[in-house]
Amino acid sequence: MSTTAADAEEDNPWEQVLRKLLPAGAPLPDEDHLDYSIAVEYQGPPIPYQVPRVDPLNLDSLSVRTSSLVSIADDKDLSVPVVAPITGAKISKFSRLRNSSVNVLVQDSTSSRPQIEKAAVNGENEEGESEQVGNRREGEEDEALVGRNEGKRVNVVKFNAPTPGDSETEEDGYSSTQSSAAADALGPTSVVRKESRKKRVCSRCGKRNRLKGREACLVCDARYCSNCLLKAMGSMPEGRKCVSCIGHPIDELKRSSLGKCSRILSKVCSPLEVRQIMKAEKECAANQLRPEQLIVNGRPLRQEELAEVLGCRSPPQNLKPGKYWYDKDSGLWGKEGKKPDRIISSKLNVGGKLPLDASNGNTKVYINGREITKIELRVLKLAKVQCPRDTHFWVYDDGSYEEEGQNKIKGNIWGKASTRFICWLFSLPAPPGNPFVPKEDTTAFSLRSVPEYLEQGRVQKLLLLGLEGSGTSTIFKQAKFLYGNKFTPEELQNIKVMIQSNMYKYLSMLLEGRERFEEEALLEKLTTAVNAEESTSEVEANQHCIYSINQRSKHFSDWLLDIMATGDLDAFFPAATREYAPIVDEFWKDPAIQETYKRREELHLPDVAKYFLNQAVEISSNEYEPSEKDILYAEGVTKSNGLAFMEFSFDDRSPMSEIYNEESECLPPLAKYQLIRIDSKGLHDGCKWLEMFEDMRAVIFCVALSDYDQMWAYGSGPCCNKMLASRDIFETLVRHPCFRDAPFVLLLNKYDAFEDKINQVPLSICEWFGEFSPVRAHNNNQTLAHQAYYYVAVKFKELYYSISGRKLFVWQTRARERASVDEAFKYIREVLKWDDEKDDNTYGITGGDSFYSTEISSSPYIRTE
Ligand SMILES: Nc1nc2c(ncn2[C@@H]2O[C@H](COP(=O)(O)OP(=O)(O)OP(=O)(O)O)[C@@H](O)[C@H]2O)c(=O)[nH]1
Ligand SMILES: [Ca+2]
Repeated sequence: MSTTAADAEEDNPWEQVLRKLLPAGAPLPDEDHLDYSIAVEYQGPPIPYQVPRVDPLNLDSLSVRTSSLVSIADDKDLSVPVVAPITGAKISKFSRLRNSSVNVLVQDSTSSRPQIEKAAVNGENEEGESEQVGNRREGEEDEALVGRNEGKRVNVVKFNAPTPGDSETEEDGYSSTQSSAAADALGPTSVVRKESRKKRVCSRCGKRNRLKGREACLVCDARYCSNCLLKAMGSMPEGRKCVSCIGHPIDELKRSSLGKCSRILSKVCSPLEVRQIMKAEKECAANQLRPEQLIVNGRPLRQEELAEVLGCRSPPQNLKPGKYWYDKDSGLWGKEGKKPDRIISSKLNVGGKLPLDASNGNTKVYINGREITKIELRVLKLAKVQCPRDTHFWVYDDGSYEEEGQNKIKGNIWGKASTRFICWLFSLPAPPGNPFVPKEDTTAFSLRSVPEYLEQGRVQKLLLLGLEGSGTSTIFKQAKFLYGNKFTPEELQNIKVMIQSNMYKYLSMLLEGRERFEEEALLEKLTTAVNAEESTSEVEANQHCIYSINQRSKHFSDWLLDIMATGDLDAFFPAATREYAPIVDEFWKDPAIQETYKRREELHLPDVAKYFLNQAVEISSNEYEPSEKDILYAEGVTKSNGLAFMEFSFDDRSPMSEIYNEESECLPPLAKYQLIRIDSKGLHDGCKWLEMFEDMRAVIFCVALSDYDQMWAYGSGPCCNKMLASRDIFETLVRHPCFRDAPFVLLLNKYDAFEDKINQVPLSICEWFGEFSPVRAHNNNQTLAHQAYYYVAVKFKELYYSISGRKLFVWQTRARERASVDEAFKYIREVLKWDDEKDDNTYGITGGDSFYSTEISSSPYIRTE
């Protein structure tokens, strides 16, 4: 494996990914047909990739109700029970819109009106609570609030655009370390608190207590304080419902909260009761999906069809009310008008006939009668399926396919790992056997008495990126040690070879540097000698300097440098490593080399070189097994392919988990994550291909704090301050439409190096931090580093806020320390929880009280430290 080759590669990441997946030396799938390779498509502007979007609507000219329609059209949540008595004028306005889902909605509000109306009336709030406030960005019509049209609830669309002087703005302004810290301690909850103030009023006793939580009724959203909760809800045979709401269907927006205990409930009930209530809440008949809430291929399901869907071997998980399409031959399943979303059991007799335009494709290529989407076509092409226009394929559930009418299986689209991988990248479903999506853990499954479809969370993808040297590799590796699978023997073997060849690379860099330094030093000596008019013999005696080595070493040096120059290192190493180990060791200890090492920055030699060269003999041995520290420090482990990913889950030990521990059947399923690290090289060139990371749950951006005085250049580009380079990439990401909805977490890494540096080099050396003026109360590094850290964090927060109007989450790390990375991921998980809740809150469902918010506010993680 050649790290140097990998380093030199400026390939499109696609090719790198494919290269990894294909056998060594195999041609890339599209090498001959680059015209349809994704690599090519992403290189030149304009981007042919269609980003799903809703046509812009003019909010001013449309009524509030229109906004709620738009949010449904945007596919945020099809479960929202909305009836919109739309005027003729508005219908024509809508039907003129290109977006088919909008048209669908118009049908919605006319054809299936009675049923939806029912849902809305059922969801009516007895208490007449009408306050629903969103905290969304101004002008983001697709994020507008959805409220109720019928009943006493009023549709309120309100944008909480922070105004100058708003506490949010103050919080983020840098005044002093303390106030920033305090502001950050409030964290996202401060927003939640503002919104839910009204909801702090107990629906029963009418008392208001800002500090105490409220539990909400799943049906009518009435909120009760801990004193009134049991009186209002009784024994909760169907979970958290007012006594008068028992038997009524739940508010669909709360479906994801079913069975998730809140802190207030666990306070007023014993663990055993809580368990029973949560079980009832999830399993009782009244809270289940009703068949007519699911429309499959244009037809509402019947009771027995729903049972078939939910009871099959691989049911669609986390099913919400809405319109879906289902291809019973291949098992593909998706939301109406969208690309396939998952593969479920095939051959289920549910819903109507699969319509040609089920997924709104426009490719003139058909699978089982459905015109496929652009993205599917791309995957087919990558899988080398010939698909000219007007091809009709017949695809079976095992992935084998044939052309319609030809009666001959042509191949299997899932046959290649690369296809499955590409599907995974594109968020297209791939069948089981996908190496990247772990199979259902059957033991965990059998423990659960809860219907699986209510429980299963989908994998949440976390994108980790940062400029070269910021530490993303280190963080990734730490995460793997902490939560991931062990390295396989093959992986370890590769890492071993990599470490060995890295060692030779470091050595050759030193040798090359030595030569240069020696020449320079001798030339200088010579110049001085000539100027001083010394005799020739004296000059000759001066043919030696601190960088000089003996003749034998010189031979080896020349030989090694020759090999490196031909780029043929892999041909010699590691086969030769053992043989040369003593020489490497001897070299490394040579004073000339040590002198050279002192000037390593000039040579761009990483400081880990020392760590590995110190162990030259051990590393060169056949028996060498890289330690975890070696792996952590090794360059290139997650690098050579441009993209690395791993899957993991956290054991969630939040405060409420105590009650779950009593009985394993109530254990909530572990949240599954995929951590995806992209090589920072992919971040240049305008980040065009980032579009393939469309559905990231969060973006984790990593910046090395200690970069503030470093210079940096990309390729042959101009040199600039490395912190500024990081900032620019960060900005590009924040502006990227793909990540518009993803929360950002900034990891300020290398805090240790930062602490060391901050007293030697002022932060203001970086022009962006020019106004940093530390309060010099105590003249020690720690406080200074602390203040500087907050200053940097606030600079990023301000930048982020100015672009997105949102709050940036910041955490500091010392990635070389495992515990620090563990803390960072705990923080990230809290941010995700908060983000989940925030969405709920925006739609006016759970408010700030139930479902986690209390934990968040007392969480040690939601702050900037
Ligand atoms: N002192 C210190 N060094 C760190 C820290 N995190 C990473 N490093 C080192 O910084 C160097 C660069 O880190 P990498 O993990 O390779 O970061 P990266 O450049 O983003 O990742 P690649 O692009 O794969 O190289 C490595 O030598 C790390 O060991 C940290 O918190 N403190
Ligand atoms: Ca690196």
